[in-house]
Amino acid sequence: MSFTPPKGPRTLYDKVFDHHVVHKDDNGSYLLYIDRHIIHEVTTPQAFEGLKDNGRPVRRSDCTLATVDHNIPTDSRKNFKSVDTFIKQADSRLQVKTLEKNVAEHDIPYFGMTEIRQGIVHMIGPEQGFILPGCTVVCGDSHTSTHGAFGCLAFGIGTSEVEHVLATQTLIQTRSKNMRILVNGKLSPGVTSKDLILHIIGLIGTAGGTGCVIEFAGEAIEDLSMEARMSMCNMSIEAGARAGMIKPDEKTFEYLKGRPLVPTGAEWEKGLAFWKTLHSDEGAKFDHEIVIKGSAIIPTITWGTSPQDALPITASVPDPAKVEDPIRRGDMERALQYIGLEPNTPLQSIKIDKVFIGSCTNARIEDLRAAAKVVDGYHIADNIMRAMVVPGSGLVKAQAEDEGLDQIFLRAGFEWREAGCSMCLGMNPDILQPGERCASTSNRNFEGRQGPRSRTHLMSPVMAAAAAIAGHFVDIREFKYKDKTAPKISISNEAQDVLADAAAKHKHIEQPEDDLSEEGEDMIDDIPPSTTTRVASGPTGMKPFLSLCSIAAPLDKSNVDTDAIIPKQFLKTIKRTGLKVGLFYEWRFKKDAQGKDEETDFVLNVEPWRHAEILVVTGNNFGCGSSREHAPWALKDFGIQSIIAPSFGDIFYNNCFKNGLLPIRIPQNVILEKLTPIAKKGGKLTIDLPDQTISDGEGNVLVDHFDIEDYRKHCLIHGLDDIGITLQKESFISKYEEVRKDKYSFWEGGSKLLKFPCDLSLEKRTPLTTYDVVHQDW
Ligand SMILES: CC(C)[C@H](C(=O)O)[C@@H](O)C(=O)O
Ligand code: SF4
Repeated sequence: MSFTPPKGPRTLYDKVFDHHVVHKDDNGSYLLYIDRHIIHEVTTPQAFEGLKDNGRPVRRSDCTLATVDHNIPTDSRKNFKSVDTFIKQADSRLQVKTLEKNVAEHDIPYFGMTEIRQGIVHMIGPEQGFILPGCTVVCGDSHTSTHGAFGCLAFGIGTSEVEHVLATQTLIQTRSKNMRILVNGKLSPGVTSKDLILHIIGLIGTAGGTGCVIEFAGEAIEDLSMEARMSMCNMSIEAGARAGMIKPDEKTFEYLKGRPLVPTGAEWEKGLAFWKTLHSDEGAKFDHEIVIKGSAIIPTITWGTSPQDALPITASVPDPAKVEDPIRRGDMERALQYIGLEPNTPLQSIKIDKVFIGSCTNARIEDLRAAAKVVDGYHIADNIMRAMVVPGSGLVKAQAEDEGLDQIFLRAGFEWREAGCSMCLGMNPDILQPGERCASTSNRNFEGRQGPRSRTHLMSPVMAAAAAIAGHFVDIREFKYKDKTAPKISISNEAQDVLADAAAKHKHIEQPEDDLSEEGEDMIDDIPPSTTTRVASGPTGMKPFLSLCSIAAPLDKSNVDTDAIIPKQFLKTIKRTGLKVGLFYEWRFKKDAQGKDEETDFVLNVEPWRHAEILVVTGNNFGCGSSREHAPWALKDFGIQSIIAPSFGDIFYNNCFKNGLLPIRIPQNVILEKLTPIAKKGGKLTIDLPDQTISDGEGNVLVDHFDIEDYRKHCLIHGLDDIGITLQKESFISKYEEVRKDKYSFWEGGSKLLKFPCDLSLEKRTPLTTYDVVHQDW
């Protein structure tokens, strides 16, 4: 291996990263080995198609584990006969069947709909012990960050990268920055990991962790159970981070012991000795550090359409009129209009229509136990039209049923459903009706997330359960439990201003700079001279990108999430094309009297911008949220070739390059002063990639340098395919695999050790026994 880890104190992230370096390129990019790849039906069809088209096999099906979760109905499976008859929506059915065909063809272990082990993709790995400390874990899904709870480097990838991992078991990566969030002291009773993570996101903003891997540390984090740690790391993606991590400790090891895929005997001992080295060293350097007092946190919920719109339950809906920053004020006004709330309304007075307890954030056994304690002995309020509990996996469901939790929920008027993603994003029939307001334990409250014009408020399972009983949001600390074993809580702290303050100022951590250019030499010695003519086609069919002169469409929004770029209903395709119609669907179309789509006056519907190939976005964090590569596919299908914005969601940024799209980061003031005025007038901009400049239509330079990593520039200019490049490094990959067999032998036993069919009575119980509290004091 051509890589020696740097000397001196290192962070947890640095250590895990360094253990996986297969090769370091002179341009500063790394080839990382991937230990665990979990896959689902939505983001894989195009990846398998790519493998087939190029005649490439799956390199390590033993490092891969598949499940179905997003599309499947959550109706009872008692009468399940086949996917054909059970899944009524044709496009959902096709995606599931395509996955089934692909896993069979490539011999990948798969938890299908008849399996008790089936569940949300981020539930099944930990349950089986597939996720081991220090592993690299990827999935075509943004909440892969969940697995950072085990001290793993775990992150979401796009479909092109899924294909890359299937073919090579590696990924090309650049180093992220290190951020530490220290939560000192204890959390107060009634405050859960969900409140903590919402609080953090409210504080640093959804772009706060951009370019960083966040390590959560401190007493309050150490006190959390493994399940609560998973909820924290799960939502580090909502804080904009590449990944979240927590150092493995005794709780981690306890949780792992005895799970089906966890090594035993000498391998366990060897693994344990190694896992104990996985922590940030004394003196390790963090690029950003945030310190939070655990006891100051109050149960927290969201009021708006971004996870950063979080406030203590004791607060009122914020008033945009009191906000100085005009961009932030505009965002807040839009959010309030969408969510249908008046400024200054006390959060606890807001009535709701529906309740959803589920998702990869909060549908584990502890979540269900805590929520069941709340509803035990009560019935949902009269104004609640529907309350559902959707366990995260078949095993959680079985465990809950063994404990009688299903009966408690059913008596209280909840529906008890089968495992899946369900109303978290509503790719299956579980959606809200337009205008309905939902208390949800999920992770995203974006516009249209739970159905067109749906209104989502994020909160902990106990808060959602209490809201179901009261019919409006309540402070769980004041809730009168009927269950005798329920926690006794007194309100020990008063509402704090800190979140309200952050919400108004839209604080976030300054954008980390790209550090690639500082490292190593520039590998690019053969860049063709600047030209305004684009070459027809590159070696792999991806168009080389040299320069682009086009009308630029202005978009005056921040935190444009990938759900807004392409809503869920368009994710059911198994192709990369045909997505133009779905681009910004909720903004570009409204229904006419006959229920047909009618164009709105959204900028891309208006002349001359409907021909724009450049998008100029004034707000931060474009493309945040889900990892769906359908977002760049849809932009490309529409004709957009480049997006200029102050900052981007990490996964989206990455996905653009895989599709020949050029995302350019430019400081907000430059965009506002130099680019937007031209875009608004319908003028043209010229982007010159080799020179890294932007000019106006007359050739006057407006931006004399924009940053882009050398490697990415090289690939774009030459239209190069990453997989082809990586496969040329085959000898490095095989060499790493040889070393891995010995040095990291405890990671070797992968998904192929699973028993099929599973022994229900055994499997049903092993994984779910350890912790039964949300956090220690609860
Ligand atoms: C479908 C998938 C790409 C997506 C994600 O990446 O997060 C989904 O899980 C979501 O929550 O929006
Ligand atoms: S965030 Fe929701 S849709 Fe995405 S994986 Fe988790 S449960 Fe499924």
